[in-house]
Amino acid sequence: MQQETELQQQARIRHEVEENLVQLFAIEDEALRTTITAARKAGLPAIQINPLQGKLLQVLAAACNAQKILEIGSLAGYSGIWLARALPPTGRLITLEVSPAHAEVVQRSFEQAGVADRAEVRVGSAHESLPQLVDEAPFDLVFIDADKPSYPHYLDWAIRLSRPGSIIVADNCIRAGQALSESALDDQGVAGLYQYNLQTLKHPRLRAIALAMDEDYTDGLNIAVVLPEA
Ligand SMILES: C[S@@+](CC[C@H](N)C(=O)[O-])C[C@H]1O[C@@H](n2cnc3c(N)ncnc32)[C@H](O)[C@@H]1O
Repeated sequence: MQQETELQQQARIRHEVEENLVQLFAIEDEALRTTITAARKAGLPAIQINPLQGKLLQVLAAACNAQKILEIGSLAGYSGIWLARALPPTGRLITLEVSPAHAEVVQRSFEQAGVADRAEVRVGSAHESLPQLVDEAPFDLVFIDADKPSYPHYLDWAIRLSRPGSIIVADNCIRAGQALSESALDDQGVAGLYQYNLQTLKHPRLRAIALAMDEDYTDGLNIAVVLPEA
């Protein structure tokens, strides 16, 4: 048998740790697994969050006593199910999705997961949907996971639709380090993510951190708490 290299050993250990963490803290039930299968069957890309990120969203929802959650970018409803399950029966999740085909899958996912009573998908570009949410604000938790160039714009709206103590989370804010420096700004997506990270650091009403959360430590979430006005 061939000897494992040091790099292979490190990768194997990371993989085993991730598996153990998921098994202990974030095990997927039938509804979550079915959502992923349904997404593949419908031809949607496999770009949903991972189970540990889903569980972290639930912990953050508990930390801010979330009654109302806003998500930008639904895909097939996988993260939406994690979020909706963090709400009390009277709670509300609104998730914004530009693709009508994706939104159909989301609606079915919410129904089969038993969260359709509290989770609603709104079809249309978030650029148009966000201004229509002013009367439904404040949201206790906002999760941003849509088109990357628009992240800075979505952050402005997230703050506007929040209250002191709300938590704003955005996915893909590391991108193998590219979203943490000026090294790849010719890519509009990376530029949007870098700008987003900077805005969360500079904004006087935010306290933020980015955490690598995937197995190979190359991508993860920006988590920002909305502070009271000075
Ligand atoms: C990364 S996927 C979301 C994954 C999902 N949050 C999950 O983890 O299960 C991004 C989604 O954002 C949607 N999207 C892209 N641009 C959008 C826009 N301007 N408004 C609303 N949704 C958009 C895409 O159609 C896609 O379904």
